[in-house]
Amino acid sequence: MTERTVAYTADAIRAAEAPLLAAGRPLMREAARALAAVVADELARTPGPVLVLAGSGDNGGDALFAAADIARAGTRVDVVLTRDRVHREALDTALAAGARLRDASEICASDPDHVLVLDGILGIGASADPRLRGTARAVVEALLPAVVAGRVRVVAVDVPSGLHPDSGEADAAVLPAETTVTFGAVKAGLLRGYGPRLSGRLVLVDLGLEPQLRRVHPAITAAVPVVRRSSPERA
Ligand SMILES: NC(=O)C1=CN([C@@H]2O[C@H](COP(=O)(O)OP(=O)(O)OC[C@H]3O[C@@H](n4cnc5c(N)ncnc54)[C@H](O)[C@@H]3O)[C@@H](O)[C@H]2O)[C@@H](O)CC1
Ligand SMILES: [K+]
Repeated sequence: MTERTVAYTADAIRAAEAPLLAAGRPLMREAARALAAVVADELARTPGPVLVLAGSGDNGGDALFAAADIARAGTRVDVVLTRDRVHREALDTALAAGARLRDASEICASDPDHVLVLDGILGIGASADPRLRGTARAVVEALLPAVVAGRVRVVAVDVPSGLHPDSGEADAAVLPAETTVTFGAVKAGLLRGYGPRLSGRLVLVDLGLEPQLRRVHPAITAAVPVVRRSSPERA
């Protein structure tokens, strides 16, 4: 009998994160460390270069801090920024660790030689309309055939980019993930609408948020399995 997975809305999770952040918990570093460990497990099975898609917010920040760990482990890591803004410290950390900045137009022009894409374009900060636009959309549409053909696997950071974190609504420009590494609590959108189809295996990084969430926020549940990992920093 599959354990029922409990999920919450993005706002509830953000509210639960706030006091931890205010207390100075390095949540992003903890999230990124756990994310890099999941990617390392995936690469152990099929080694090869990793393509990191980074958006302009903290979702991109998670992906870029994880990219630094992945590059340090000796994997070739290419980074594509999908917006002109980016989490500066995370990008600098990734580049200092040996990750290489590539132009989105290069990725759109040729078939990727990567084995894995880390999708850090958009997470729970998606505006009301999470549909991807501009460069983010162009890069996702360029990668879709290789992903759908199974030549490239996707690890989604927190939620697949373009999927609504609460409702699970999505349009065609979303990279179906083999694994979604979600932080603090499962987002409702991973269990609703297109969520189950686009998110793949769910890995929940336990940041110690759930007791607080359970006390104050209504939850949704579904019989979708989830793998729980505590973040290495807290282990
Ligand atoms: N709050 C925290 O400290 C933590 C947050 N974490 C990460 O932070 C993420 C949330 O970060 P943010 O609040 O910065 O938001 P996001 O990084 O999810 O996205 C916000 C950025 O995306 C842009 N954007 C909005 N709608 C878009 C669209 N439709 N297409 C393309 N770009 C769009 C916005 O301009 C904004 O710059 C989470 O998903 C998670 O990955 C985790 O590290 C856990 C801890
Ligand atoms: K994402």
